[in-house]
Amino acid sequence: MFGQGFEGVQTTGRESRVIDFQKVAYSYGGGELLSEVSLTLAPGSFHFLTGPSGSGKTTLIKLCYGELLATAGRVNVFDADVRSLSRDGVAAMRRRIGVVHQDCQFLDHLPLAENVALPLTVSGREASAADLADLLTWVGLKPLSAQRPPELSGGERQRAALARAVIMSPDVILADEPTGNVDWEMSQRLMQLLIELNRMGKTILIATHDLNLIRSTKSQVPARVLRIRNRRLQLAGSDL
Ligand SMILES: Nc1ncnc2c1ncn2[C@@H]1O[C@H](COP(=O)(O)OP(=O)(O)OP(=O)(O)O)[C@@H](O)[C@H]1O
Repeated sequence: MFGQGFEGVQTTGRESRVIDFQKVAYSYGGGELLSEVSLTLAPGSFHFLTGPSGSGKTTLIKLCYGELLATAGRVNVFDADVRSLSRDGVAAMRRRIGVVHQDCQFLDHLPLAENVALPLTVSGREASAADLADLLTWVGLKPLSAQRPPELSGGERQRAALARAVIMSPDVILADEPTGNVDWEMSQRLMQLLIELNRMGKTILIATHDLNLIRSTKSQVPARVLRIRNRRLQLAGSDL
């Protein structure tokens, strides 16, 4: 599937923890938004992140790939302290992490296929036409390869964002509300793609408000549910 370039999962085995937070705090300048957050994502694990709107889910995801730096505590990614990484080190770390952003932004003047290939293009590599075609087929967007992003539906944009996040064959996928603004059927379809990626060995963290989606996914994959409540991160129990 996806040819050599995409299938070459380089994960698991090298590190025992792909992301590790130790007593992490974050503040945007006012009071602390996140406090004493400890979190370990083992290779190949599947986690949901939930919590009320404004509780800090996006913020926590940004801390996972060094977009934000903890104001206290330590964030290790692939066994390296994010704070100690050089610029090249940060770039290398980010190549191993695919992010599906909440707002799914694209370059509207470029066709869908070029948008999906963009992470490769900006890193000076060229997408193999066969790999790109396989990836677009996998997300069900091959017939729309030449469309511009404004011509796509919400669900198509979400799937394109997922394809773009995985084109570098990352070890970890961080998805921030990847099923926001799509109906139940499309949410299920997107979730199947994420489950498939997890079965290929990828580590998955998904921020979502959708408890029904969490329940239906947990029946298919051993997912753990983390919840932000009162600035702290907890493991959610059977109360979901
Ligand atoms: N750059 C910023 N500067 C200052 N405050 C910010 C910034 N980004 C986010 N915030 C604030 O931090 C809080 C947490 O935001 P965040 O986006 O992490 O929450 P969330 O749980 O992802 O919310 P939602 O579920 O609504 O997407 C919010 O009150 C938000 O307004």
